[in-house]
Amino acid sequence: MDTSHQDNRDHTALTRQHGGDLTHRRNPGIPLDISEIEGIRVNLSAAERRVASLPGRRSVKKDAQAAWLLKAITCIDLTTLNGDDTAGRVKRLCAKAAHPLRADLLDALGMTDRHITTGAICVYHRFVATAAQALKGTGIPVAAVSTGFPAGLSPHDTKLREIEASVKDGADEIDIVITREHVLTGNWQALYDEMRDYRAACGDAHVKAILATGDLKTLRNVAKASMVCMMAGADFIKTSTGKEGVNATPVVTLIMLRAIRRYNELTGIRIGYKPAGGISTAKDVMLYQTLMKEELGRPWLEPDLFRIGASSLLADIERQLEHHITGAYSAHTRHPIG
Ligand SMILES: O=C[C@H](O)COP(=O)(O)O
Repeated sequence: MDTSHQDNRDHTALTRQHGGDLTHRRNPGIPLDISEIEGIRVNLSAAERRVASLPGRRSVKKDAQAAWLLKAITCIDLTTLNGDDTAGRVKRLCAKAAHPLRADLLDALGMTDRHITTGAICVYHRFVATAAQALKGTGIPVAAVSTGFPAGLSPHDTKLREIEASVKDGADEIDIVITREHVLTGNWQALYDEMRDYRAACGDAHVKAILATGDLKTLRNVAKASMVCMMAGADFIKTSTGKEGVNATPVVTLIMLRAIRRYNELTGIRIGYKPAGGISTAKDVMLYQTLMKEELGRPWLEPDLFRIGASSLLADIERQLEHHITGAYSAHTRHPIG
């Protein structure tokens, strides 16, 4: 065990705050700055080296690890985005979001009195009203994927109407997919205009821009698309729909976090980050938490600036916490949801 002094301080801080409340912070956006976009460069081998060095730089064990994993739970956008989704499945997921850990595990961790919930529920538009009803009184936001998810190729007006309908049904957050063609053809003005329209259609709901990084061909495109979406008013930038061939990766994360840092330098505005797709183990999520902390700092470990889009991560976190408490792993079948 090599729990450092720093990690013990993290333990206290990381268990301090829970919940997915985004009400206090919006990104108004700024005018599109093409010279800033065209000046973006990415050094792939330096990015790969930086990511490869991370596991050796920070090792979080035992109580500190349990605290990081509890914090990770509060940042999960607990997701179901399948063709066979039903209202029943969404309601079960909402119940899990409100009580993500078994009572005996919470007791053993001394967390019974804490209001630990996931950061949000993420569903298709069809299930927004069901989720909003099921989550009433819990304070857990409903996120909807509402712009012709996952391809984002519906007519522009249809996408705007879908966003409005989701907000009307009770969505607090809208995860929009960008038109990848705008990035692949370098049409930054079109991407900016699209994103501004989405943001306007969201009204008071927060907007997460899904870049579908696995479709964007180069990391430079990822960096440029990140910056354009932030300039246009995205409150979060998100890697993936979960449906691309390659979804969230640590290297893509590094590039997007550096774009967030740059936007913060330019404007003073903090933008959130959401890796999504294929994040299914506690070990994965701690690497992302480490990247957030090292690249952006402590405030970016909270659910108002960090969300993890995941359908099965919670089950592994629960297993790891059970192992932390009992010293034994339970079967996956004991953690059927999340
Ligand atoms: O946005 C969330 C993703 O669709 C979830 O992906 P996953 O099923 O690989 O965890």
